[in-house]
Amino acid sequence: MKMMEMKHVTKDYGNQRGIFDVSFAVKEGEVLGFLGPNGAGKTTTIRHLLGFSTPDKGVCTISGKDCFKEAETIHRSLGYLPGEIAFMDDMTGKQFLRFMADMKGMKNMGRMQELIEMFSLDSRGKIKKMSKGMKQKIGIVCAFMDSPDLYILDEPTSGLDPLMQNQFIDLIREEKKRGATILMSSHMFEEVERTCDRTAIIKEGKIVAVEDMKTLKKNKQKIFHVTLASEAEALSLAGEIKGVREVKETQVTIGIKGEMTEFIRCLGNYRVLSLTEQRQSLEDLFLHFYGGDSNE
Ligand SMILES: Nc1ncnc2c1ncn2[C@@H]1O[C@H](COP(=O)(O)OP(=O)(O)OP(=O)(O)O)[C@@H](O)[C@H]1O
Repeated sequence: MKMMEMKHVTKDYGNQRGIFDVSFAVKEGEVLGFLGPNGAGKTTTIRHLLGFSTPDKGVCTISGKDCFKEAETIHRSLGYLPGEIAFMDDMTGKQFLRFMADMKGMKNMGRMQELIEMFSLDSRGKIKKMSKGMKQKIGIVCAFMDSPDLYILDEPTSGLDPLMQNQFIDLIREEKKRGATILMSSHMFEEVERTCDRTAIIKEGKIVAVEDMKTLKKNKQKIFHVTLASEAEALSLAGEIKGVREVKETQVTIGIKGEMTEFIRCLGNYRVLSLTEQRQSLEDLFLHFYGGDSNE
């Protein structure tokens, strides 16, 4: 069953800004990653699903209800984490969470406490004195504390350090196991890769792909930098192996799609000083996915 759906949604802000003919759905129990570079239209899309904005054309529904007309009803059973969180700055974190719990009509604060511990959140201080990361943690606790079945999360890990990012990924996996349906925007492939079943990719306001995570992973090229003990060995390795992108002194850069067995076997014949994988930007992924090459 489709829990969230957008059909041919256009919101044109002029000058090619906005979203255009956007269609995708999130199925029940699915985690859908919504990937795109800055300014691609992720937040605009999410704002339409929340009914904060009406489309020029098209339809948005959540659980079969119109996102704009029935926004209030939808919001009651939705965990929402905004990209930029507006808090009541003068409250302490604790007061704010209490206030939100009251608004949600929550009786049991057990899960709130668990989440506070999970993210090592010190909620005693005033919100206006908190760092971006701390505010983000409050936003997370707030969105998850009443265990809704539906989540819309706009760049949930922005401002979190790597340890907390991992903690968040665990939380998403936990919620998925419980059967929750999640739409999560991101501009980092790695976090989507670790949590999502499918990914919708948005570029310049248009959906350019909706893919199974498995297909995306298969098409993703891994880029490695190998440093060898001598320039002669670097040249020799480069002559022997497929997918070489660059040889620079003792370092060889290689792009590999799929299995790495042959590459590893080949390395065994050389004196390898270091082997590092390059983190890929979303742009790299786009290019590989459509058969191009980011180095060209
Ligand atoms: N209310 C608005 N009026 C005019 N232009 C807007 C409005 N809201 C968004 N835009 C423009 O629409 C485009 C898409 O913005 P959006 O915030 O949806 O991108 P995003 O993918 O969420 O990016 P980011 O990762 O930076 O948050 C941008 O060019 C933005 O400037």
